[in-house]
Amino acid sequence: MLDITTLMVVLALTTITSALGLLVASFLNRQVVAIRYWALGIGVIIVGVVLQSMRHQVPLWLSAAVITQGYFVWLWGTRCYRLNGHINGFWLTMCLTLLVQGGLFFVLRDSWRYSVVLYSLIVVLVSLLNIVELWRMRIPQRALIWVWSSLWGVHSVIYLRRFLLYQFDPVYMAADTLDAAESVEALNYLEGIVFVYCFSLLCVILATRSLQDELKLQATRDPLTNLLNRRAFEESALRQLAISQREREEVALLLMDLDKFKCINDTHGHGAGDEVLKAFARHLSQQVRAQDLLCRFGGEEFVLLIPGGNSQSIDALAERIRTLWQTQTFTVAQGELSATVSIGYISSADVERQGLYSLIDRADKALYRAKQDGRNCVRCWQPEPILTPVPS
Ligand SMILES: Nc1nc2c(ncn2[C@@H]2O[C@H](COP(=O)(O)OP(=O)(O)OP(=O)(O)O)[C@@H](O)[C@H]2O)c(=O)[nH]1
Repeated sequence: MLDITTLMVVLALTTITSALGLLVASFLNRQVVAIRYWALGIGVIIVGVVLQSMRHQVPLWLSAAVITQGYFVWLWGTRCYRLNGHINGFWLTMCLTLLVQGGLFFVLRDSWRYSVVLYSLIVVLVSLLNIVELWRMRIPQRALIWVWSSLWGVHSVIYLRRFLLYQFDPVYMAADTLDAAESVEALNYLEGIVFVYCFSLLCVILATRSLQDELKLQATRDPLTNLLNRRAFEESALRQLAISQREREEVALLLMDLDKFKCINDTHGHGAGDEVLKAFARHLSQQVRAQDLLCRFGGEEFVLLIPGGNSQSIDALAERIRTLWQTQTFTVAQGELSATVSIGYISSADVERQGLYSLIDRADKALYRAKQDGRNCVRCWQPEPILTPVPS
């Protein structure tokens, strides 16, 4: 078996290489906050391992506190990953955990056995919490969660074994230095080397996955309102129309346009206009069901595709959207502001002959009529009357 000092050096080199890899990855993937904490965690652990390799000069309780602190930084990174961004209170939480666990290591500094027991317990606990965090995320790539769980699971089992040996095995209970318990410690270091490599690889994979999600979101969502953008809407709507056609169900399409929006922009500023657009998107989201397709069609125009339903229920929905919207008020610099919406819709059982663009076109005609009729009203598309020539 390799001696402890050699394994420590290999672990330190592995950790430094992984830290450099993670640093580059965090630089390239700035949107993924978690990877910064994972890289920082590795950095903290490097400091701890270096301190541990200087164990004849530096007290072991200090290096133990630093290494376990690295685990807490990793856990913070995993939480950020689950919550998809920054979480407040990082430095405060880190100071508190360092104070508590560093204090405990200091109190136990004369007992090698109980220091190891505490250290192992912390690693087992943080490993399990890291697993829980990713499972709470419910990401679609289950294989990634399983690999992550297996990695942390093996890590926690190794440290659970260490905890049990120091707790119950007389040989380890009697050990009073790292070198005296070489066999169990060597296994820990060997596993630590593999763990750090796999962990940093997984961090990069998770960051890439997160970035892919972000790109997908950017490609399909309107950044201001977070509703579907026009391209994504058209793709989903064509799919939905094909399903509705097969199931022979009615489909309705509503086109909504905020009234005199230019006036809102001109009077209260573009920022206030943006707030109104966001509020209208929220208002619409509260009125629709999960299967309905809601999109910001452009500027101050929104479209809603509703599979199922009949003309009466669609008319009631459109009226509800209109009347509830006009009661909403916004506080802007110049005082209170409210807005109204005009809605044109078409409800059709004959989806086969009416493709998406024909539905949009007809809803647009109905919307035009709503605007002509004085705005803030709902109009349903009606076929043009067939004009018969007057006999001469
Ligand atoms: N604040 C803001 N304004 C936008 C955005 N997109 C388009 N607009 C503005 O929306 C306004 C639309 O004006 P018009 O097409 O004249 O329509 P309107 O003033 O709502 O009049 P009607 O539709 O006839 O009631 C224009 O001034 C655009 O600059 C946006 O993302 N944010």
